[in-house]
Amino acid sequence: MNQSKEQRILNFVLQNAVRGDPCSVLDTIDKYCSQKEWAMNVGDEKGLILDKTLEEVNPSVALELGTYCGYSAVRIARLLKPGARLLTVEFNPEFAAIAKQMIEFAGVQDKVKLLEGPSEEIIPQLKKKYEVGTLDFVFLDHWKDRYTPDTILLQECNLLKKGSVLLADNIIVPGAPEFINYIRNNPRFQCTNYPSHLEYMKVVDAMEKAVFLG
Ligand SMILES: Cc1ncnc2c1ncn2[C@@H]1O[C@H](/C=C/CNC(=O)c2cc(-c3ccc(F)cc3)cc(O)c2O)C[C@H]1O
Ligand SMILES: [Mg+2]
Repeated sequence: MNQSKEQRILNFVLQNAVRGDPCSVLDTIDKYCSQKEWAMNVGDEKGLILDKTLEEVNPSVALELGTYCGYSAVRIARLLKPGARLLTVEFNPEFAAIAKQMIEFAGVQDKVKLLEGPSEEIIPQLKKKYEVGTLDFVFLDHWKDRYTPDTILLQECNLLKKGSVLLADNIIVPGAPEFINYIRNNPRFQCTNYPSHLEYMKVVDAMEKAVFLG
């Protein structure tokens, strides 16, 4: 059976990146996806916005919705302080298997817990099953129509505290208009827009940061 694009990306990393070196894994994925096959990783340009936000927040507990191949999980984990951890959620078993290998090759597996399943099922389990108190940082990069319901669910599950930071990818392309309408009109969030470009393309995109005010 012929390979999936995601399997080809992983194989290219296994053959060309340096084991245990997260930066080389990120550079190798970016090289493959800009030169050979486009893929929906946050990429190097928006990745810098993710990096800067992480350095500001310096989270102890981070959540990612939509692991895909693990590019942003590696990107986030490489910046976490000792003892800090990332929980990343992915419901496609093939993508989860790819991401698990990507995370292990990068050597960040001790900081990352990959939770297989739909976010609407996982989020209500975070406190009891995964011993989460509150979340310092949440990266939203899964199906765009899930950004709003999951942001509401995070609040209902008391997973956000004053100062918790949400960062959402793809505000322009594919777009998350319902989320933008929700979050910018919600007095409990302070929003900032970060113009950028779609990964590996000259197409305009943006990220949105939303700080929970408690
Ligand atoms: C609800 C839920 N729970 C757990 N995992 C979930 C989930 N919804 C999606 N996922 C998982 O996240 C991943 C999905 C991400 C969705 N991201 C996208 O659809 C996406 C699409 C584009 C894009 C832009 C221009 C184009 F022309 C074409 C595509 C760019 C991006 O950066 C994206 O994140 C994989 C999926 O299995
Ligand atoms: Mg994205």
